Amino acid sequence: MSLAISHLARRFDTTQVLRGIDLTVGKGELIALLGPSGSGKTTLLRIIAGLDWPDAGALSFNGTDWLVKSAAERRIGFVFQHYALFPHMTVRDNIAFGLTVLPRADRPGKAQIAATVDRLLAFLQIDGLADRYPAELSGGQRQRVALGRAMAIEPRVLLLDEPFGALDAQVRRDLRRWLRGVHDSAGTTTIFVTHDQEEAFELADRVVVMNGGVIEQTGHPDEIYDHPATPFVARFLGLTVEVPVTIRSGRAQAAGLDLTALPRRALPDGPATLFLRPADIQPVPDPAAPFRVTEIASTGALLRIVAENAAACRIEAEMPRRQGRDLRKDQPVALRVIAGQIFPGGAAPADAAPVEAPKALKESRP
Ligand SMILES: Nc1ncnc2c1ncn2[C@@H]1O[C@H](COP(=O)(O)OP(=O)(O)OP(=O)(O)O)[C@@H](O)[C@H]1O
Repeated sequence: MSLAISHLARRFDTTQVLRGIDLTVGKGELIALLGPSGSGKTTLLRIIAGLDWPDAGALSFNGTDWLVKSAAERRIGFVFQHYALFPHMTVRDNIAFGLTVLPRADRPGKAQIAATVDRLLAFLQIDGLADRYPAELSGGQRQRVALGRAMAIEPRVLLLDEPFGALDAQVRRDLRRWLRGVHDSAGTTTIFVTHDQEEAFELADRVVVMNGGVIEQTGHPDEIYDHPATPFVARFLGLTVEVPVTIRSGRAQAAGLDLTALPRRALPDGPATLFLRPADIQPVPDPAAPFRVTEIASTGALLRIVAENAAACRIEAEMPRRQGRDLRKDQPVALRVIAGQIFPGGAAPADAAPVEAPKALKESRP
């Protein structure tokens, strides 16, 4: 274990921004903090960095209390979305900066600093930029330099706050892969803040989903994607279709829906809500089915279909356009559900208790 956070709370005036955060981050792990704006991600990162302090709770690194240590003593590397590189310094000098300001006793000699910077420039594949000034760099190149600067001091923990947030989509994707490679080679413990799901899922060993100052779920990206633990996580991860169902002997039932592909759940008989991704619903033409296609629209690659029944239950499905060739407006369709998540209760309140995945399912996960 390397970083341990327990019961961390932080309030600004009347706003409780963190409400009891518990999290451990292992050595060499890459963790993504994912959540909507205002969920407390940056506040948590600033507390870990020593730029802010909690009102309650504990933070330790390898058993040492970090709340009594200054930011410098913690030896953290920090990269922000808009990282202000020193404009009057070359890339080489920017990367060297953290080493040149270390207390005299810890400061390496000039030759050693130069060697460290050369090594980092090569490692980060930016050696061609060494003598340029920040104004002569693209946004993506600046963030590579910013990471180099954060890594020069050999940080115990690297903190990245939406480092690619200001860059365009293609550059973001390239940098994401580059960062994963850098992380794997360097083995630095890294915590990465993003509100971009794709970024979190592609990069992280573990994703921590935050909402309103609490952690809703922590887990491997696939586990979170396939088994969101709360209605909030389900909606946040695109399970936007909510259908009332009835549970009988662990099976969900709803008129006009084929739910046989869903595993049996350890839920009491009664009303529940099924959360679905539009891509996990297949409309199948069926003259006897209670649903009818009311809207059909193509986005080029995809076909979006809305189906409604007499009770005004409206379900949106999405599929590759070629798969939906047989579908027409006003056509009766049965809806086959491939995957979904069920939460007890009819109204699916945002704070409903998480449903335990069946034991066998959990154990079969990697
Ligand atoms: N210094 C401060 N004083 C008062 N309120 C603050 C302060 N810092 C943060 N907040 C409030 O705390 C809440 C959480 O902010 P935080 O920046 O941690 O969220 P976030 O999840 O990182 O959001 P974003 O994705 O928009 O950066 C917000 O409502 C914000 O307005």
